[in-house]
Amino acid sequence: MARIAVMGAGSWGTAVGKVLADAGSEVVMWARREEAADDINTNHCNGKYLPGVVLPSAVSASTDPAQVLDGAEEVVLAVPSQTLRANLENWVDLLAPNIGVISLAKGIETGTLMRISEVVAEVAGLPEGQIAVLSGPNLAREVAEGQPAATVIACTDAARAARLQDAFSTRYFRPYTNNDVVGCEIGGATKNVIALVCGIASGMGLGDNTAATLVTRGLAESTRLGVALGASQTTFAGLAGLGDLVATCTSPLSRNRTFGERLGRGETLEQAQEATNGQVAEGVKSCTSIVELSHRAGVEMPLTEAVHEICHEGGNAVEVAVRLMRRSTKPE
Ligand SMILES: NC(=O)c1ccc[n+]([C@@H]2O[C@H](COP(=O)([O-])OP(=O)(O)OC[C@H]3O[C@@H](n4cnc5c(N)ncnc54)[C@H](O)[C@@H]3O)[C@@H](O)[C@H]2O)c1
Ligand SMILES: O=P(O)(O)OC[C@H](O)CO
Repeated sequence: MARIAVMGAGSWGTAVGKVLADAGSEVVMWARREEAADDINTNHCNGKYLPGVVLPSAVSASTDPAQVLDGAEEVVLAVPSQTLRANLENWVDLLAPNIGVISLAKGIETGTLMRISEVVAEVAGLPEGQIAVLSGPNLAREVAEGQPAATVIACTDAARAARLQDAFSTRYFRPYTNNDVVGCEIGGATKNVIALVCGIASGMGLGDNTAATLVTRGLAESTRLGVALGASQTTFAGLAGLGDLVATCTSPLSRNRTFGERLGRGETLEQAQEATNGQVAEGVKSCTSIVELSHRAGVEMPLTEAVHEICHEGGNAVEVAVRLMRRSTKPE
């Protein structure tokens, strides 16, 4: 039985811990709070993030990263994108030199504009073949309940991607492999921003034509950015692109969509933040880095610019929507 460390016991880290244990691994989770570790060890659940979900007995937890990483063959990084660098800096001396890393994060680091696998490579000094990313339409609650879902495991080392595919395969969780790490990470980060704009539109009372327009044009601008950064266009038609976009833009379980809805109903950023139960809506910060990345790549991303304006420049959603509709006409 392989021993896998999951660093982060939030909603997705916990759901992924359950998947890995159901697939046959021994899973040790790092939790920030003692109560979370106790809850997992004593009650086999994580009541704050996934109430009612029973975790397999092969899942345990600790707040001590040394204990969690001791003997681990793989380490899953399940902390928010903007805190990952600081967390990993604390853990880097505890990583075995040949350890494999799997990033679950869906964001772009602010300031550096790095994808999260690039942050991992820089901080841990690992070659890119040792770093994989997992991304797809995977709302944590549904996966934790055992509802059927698929995902993508991307790694430039195809043999490693195939090994991880086995490690993550269960009767309810079906991973596909891909070698397009850039496309999977860009798709995962941009869909959160498009989910915010879909939520804003819904909060403003707009209907399904608007939602479908935002999803489709959101996919177009995400693909433009990804391709400019070296990604394959086909990745954006797959699970880590369109698949995740649809799940996040339409589900009431999405933190990003829900956050946007509250903004669209007229709440402030602070009010919307308060309602997240301490969970991360990655698009709120990543929209800034994605806008900067798009400028650097010379790519237009009007919807992402709109979200940035509403979230961080005091933009009024109605005025921003009117301006978007008045953009010059163009071929599809
Ligand atoms: N929840 C989902 O459905 C889902 C699905 C796929 C991918 N993701 C991605 O996985 C990543 C982790 O998401 P999550 O849903 O588990 O987030 P979460 O907010 O539910 O949990 C984050 C975890 O990171 C820990 N953490 C460590 N350092 C932290 C810090 N400085 N600030 C805040 N939290 C800190 C928290 O204690 C918590 O255990 C995100 O990039 C997210 O986009 C989430
Ligand atoms: O809850 P969100 O908005 O962070 O989205 C969760 C997942 O990324 C969906 O795949």
